[in-house]
Amino acid sequence: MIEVSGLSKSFRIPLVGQGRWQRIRSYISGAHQEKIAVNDISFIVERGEFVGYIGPNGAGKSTTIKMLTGILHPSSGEVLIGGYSPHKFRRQVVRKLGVVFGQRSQLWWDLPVKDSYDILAAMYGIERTQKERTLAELSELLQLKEFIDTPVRKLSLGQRMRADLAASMLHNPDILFLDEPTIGLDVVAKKSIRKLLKAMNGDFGKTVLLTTHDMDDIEQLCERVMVINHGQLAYDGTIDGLREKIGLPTLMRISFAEPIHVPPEWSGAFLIVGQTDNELTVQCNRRTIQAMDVLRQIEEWGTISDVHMEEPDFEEVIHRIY
Ligand SMILES: Nc1ncnc2c1ncn2[C@@H]1O[C@H](COP(=O)(O)OP(=O)(O)OP(=O)(O)O)[C@@H](O)[C@H]1O
Repeated sequence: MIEVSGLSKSFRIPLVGQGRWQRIRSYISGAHQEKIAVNDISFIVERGEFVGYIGPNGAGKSTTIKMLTGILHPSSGEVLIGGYSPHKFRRQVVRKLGVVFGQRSQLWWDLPVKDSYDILAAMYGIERTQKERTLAELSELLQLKEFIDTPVRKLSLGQRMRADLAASMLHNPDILFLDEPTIGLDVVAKKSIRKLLKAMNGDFGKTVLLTTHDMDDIEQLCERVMVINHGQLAYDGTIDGLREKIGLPTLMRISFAEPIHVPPEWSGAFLIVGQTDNELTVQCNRRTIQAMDVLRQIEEWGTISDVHMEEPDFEEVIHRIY
């Protein structure tokens, strides 16, 4: 569905000197430096996947997305969307793509929402009956009715995001590129948008590539995460795999039915970080020992009545990989 091989992009940035004469001299000499924004990235996203594409500011996310959508031409490497190069077959590729930028609306600010849909439908050459049918479906999913006649500038941020999601789906694309779709939303609106995104992927079968700085978005939505840093792919795999790779400890709080007896000299593949008569708190690294093996050992010290596990905070995991 999305195939990226050896993708790179560098920008030529003019070297501008200090002071008026230096600036004029730089301008005349045409001195440049090269900025490598994306450096030899390869990945494949299969149909129906929900993939997070994350990285710190300036890592190269937007530059990648711009190459995937055909806005930017790669310096080297290749992109294929459903078998087509977005640069050479822009028209065919645009039909397969829906794009949402959380920071920027694709709707017309002063027009009622439905007028924006009319314009977009005309731009995509969608027939009236088809448009009405799709809008009815989207209206139900995204609860558009309450604001469809309202000018976009009067919508709340959550409503605007729902309106933008509908706009990106109007031409029934196979793939959605979502750039910060929950930015600035309150917890309730975030929850609702995440639910909608899940439905778009799960019920409507859309392949989703999500760029976000919100790690809860990633944890709650993505089976797979790709991490880009300094233009290079630093990780591509599951969230659990990423946790394991970084190797932060898991905390296990174990309660016992009666007072426990821990051998005083005990040392092993996990660390005891807290102990009361009926409770033990241990820290283990899932790279070196499985939770079941920890429990098997602890069972010898008393009858376990409850176990509470705390995985390492995902924000912290990401912080480490950045
Ligand atoms: N048109 C351009 N000309 C010169 N440099 C650019 C251009 N676009 C991006 N860059 C540089 O390329 C690098 C990657 O930028 P990009 O916008 O892709 O990062 P990003 O991961 O999307 O960051 P953010 O999370 O802040 O949006 C940055 O150093 C940026 O300054």
